[in-house]
Amino acid sequence: MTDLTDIVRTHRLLVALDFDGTLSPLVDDPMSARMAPAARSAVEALLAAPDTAVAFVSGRSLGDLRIIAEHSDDSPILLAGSHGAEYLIPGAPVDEALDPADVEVRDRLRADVEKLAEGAPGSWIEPKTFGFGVHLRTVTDATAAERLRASVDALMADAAPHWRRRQGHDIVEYAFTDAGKDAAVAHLREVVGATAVVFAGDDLTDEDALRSLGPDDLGIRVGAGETAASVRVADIEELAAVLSTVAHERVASRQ
Ligand SMILES: O=P(O)(O)OC[C@H]1O[C@H](O[C@H]2O[C@H](CO)[C@@H](O)[C@H](O)[C@H]2O)[C@H](O)[C@@H](O)[C@@H]1O
Repeated sequence: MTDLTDIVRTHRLLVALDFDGTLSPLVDDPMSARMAPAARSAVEALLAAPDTAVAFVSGRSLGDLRIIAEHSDDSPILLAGSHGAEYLIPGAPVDEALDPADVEVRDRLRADVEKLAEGAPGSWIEPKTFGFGVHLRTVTDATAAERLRASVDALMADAAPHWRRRQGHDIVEYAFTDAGKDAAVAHLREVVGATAVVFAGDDLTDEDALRSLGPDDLGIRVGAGETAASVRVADIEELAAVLSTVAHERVASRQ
């Protein structure tokens, strides 16, 4: 992978950023997540830099991502939701069509899992476009959390073995699409016509994108954990500092 100097000089840069844990601190109530002030400033600086596009690439459903990212209709930020299964590209129509048969299975399985979750107070089943997430962050009884995790796994292995299972921070997600953040980066790279990509993320699902980066790209891991990224930053604030530097140096390099 390349370094910051090459990223600053590249002709057309795509900065693709995971949202939860990368721009926004992890919080107990998922819908109250918002960008940290330093991350917000860094994103604004990138948007003001020449030939620089910004995308949020999230496991959130697109609708929820729009809310927590406070994404307005006139925003130039590209969005990839559901780990790359749905997109909002400014100026392009959004494809919202779902097969009614998939919706019926999704809703039935989620209702079954909601019943199982009654045995684990503090858990929450997040409805998602292509499935659901089992949140365990606020389950205080570790045995109940483990029991819920195992019972949902057993139900899904039996009822929908082809669904993709993903593990995140205090969440297990199940989806009937296989799309990953690697596909999201590939699609956004093409849409933007990027000559290089910076991708930053903090979680296991971000490693799909980080592993897919090429020699002219730069991967950044936020926080601990095994990673394919070439750069690691400690936290959101350190990431914001790196992104702000890229933005300011891209402005300076074109003057
Ligand atoms: O790809 P991301 O943007 O990082 O989204 C991953 C999941 O983020 C959300 O859950 C995580 O953040 C919550 C709010 O801070 C936190 O309560 C939870 O424990 C984390 O797992 C979101 O709710 C999921 O749908 C996303 O897939």
